Amino acid sequence: MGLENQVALVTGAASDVGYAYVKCLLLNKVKVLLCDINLDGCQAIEHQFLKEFQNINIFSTKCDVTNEDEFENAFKTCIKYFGRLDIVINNAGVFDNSIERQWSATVNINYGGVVRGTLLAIKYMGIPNGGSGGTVIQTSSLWAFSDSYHCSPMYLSTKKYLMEFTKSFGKKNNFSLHGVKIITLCPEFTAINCVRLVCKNETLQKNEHRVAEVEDLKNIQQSPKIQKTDNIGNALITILQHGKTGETWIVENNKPLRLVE
Ligand SMILES: NC(=O)C1=CN([C@@H]2O[C@H](COP(=O)(O)OP(=O)(O)OC[C@H]3O[C@@H](n4cnc5c(N)ncnc54)[C@H](O)[C@@H]3O)[C@@H](O)[C@H]2O)C=CC1
Ligand SMILES: CCCCC/C=C\C=C\C(=O)C/C=C\C/C=C\CCCC(=O)O
Repeated sequence: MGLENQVALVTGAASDVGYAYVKCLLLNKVKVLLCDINLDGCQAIEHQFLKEFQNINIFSTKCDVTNEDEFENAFKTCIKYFGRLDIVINNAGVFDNSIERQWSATVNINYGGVVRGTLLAIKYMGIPNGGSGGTVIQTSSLWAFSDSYHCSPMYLSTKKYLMEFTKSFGKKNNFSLHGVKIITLCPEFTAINCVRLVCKNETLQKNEHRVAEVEDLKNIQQSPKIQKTDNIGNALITILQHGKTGETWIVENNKPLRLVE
């Protein structure tokens, strides 16, 4: 299925994974609205891609996924600017540094942002509401399947919740009501600033016996075999073309993209 001339809204677009999503969407001739609390970051990406690629359609707006009005305004901006909306990528996320201080923010961004983005997608793309249907992709994590990393219980649990939300809310009977597919993508670790974030993790620092987890993560980060963000971007395109509502997909280094049965 071609994606040409479809329109996508990407949250957390100023991020490493967001950058790869935007790039792969543009290369497939999708028009893209970049949304992030970091508007400067989005605009820098926008300017870079406008120099790098010809005949692309790209625009940026500030959007905090915890702010209902701001998030809804991003949807309105998208439809006003591009005339339609077909794809919503819920990608904004945080890796909590301190459970005591940050747990509610982590839930509000990683899980709440996905729920808000999904409901808004149905409101603006749903067939009964005058839309043409569409697809929502949630970014979870391979960690959602793991019991072995405990350095960030909030990160892990929000990624699990959003996957369960999608499996349940994305069921075919719900899809038949509005025509919006909802699919989860679970990426393996990718080579970026993860280690910096993980090493600053206060929960880990207070637990000497968990230092091994940091060392383990440093080793993953330094491995030449680590997944490139483009791998995640290419997985996104395949899922948009072939994924079905309610599905969960895993993307790992050097392995074919796989559907969780
Ligand atoms: N980096 C990795 O290895 C993996 C990342 N992921 C997921 O991919 C997504 C993107 O991750 P990265 O690119 O690595 O992260 P990153 O830390 O580079 O970027 C996160 C982005 O989210 C934005 N953001 C934070 N709070 C926001 C809010 N309230 N509203 C809107 N935007 C907000 C930030 O400004 C930033 O641009 C996250 O959901 C993460 O959990 C999943 C698996 C592996
Ligand atoms: C918004 C936060 C950005 C970065 C957060 C930092 C790291 C995030 C990493 C992941 O989500 C990791 C994904 C997969 C981990 C790889 C393997 C897990 C399985 C191995 C095991 O069971 O131990």
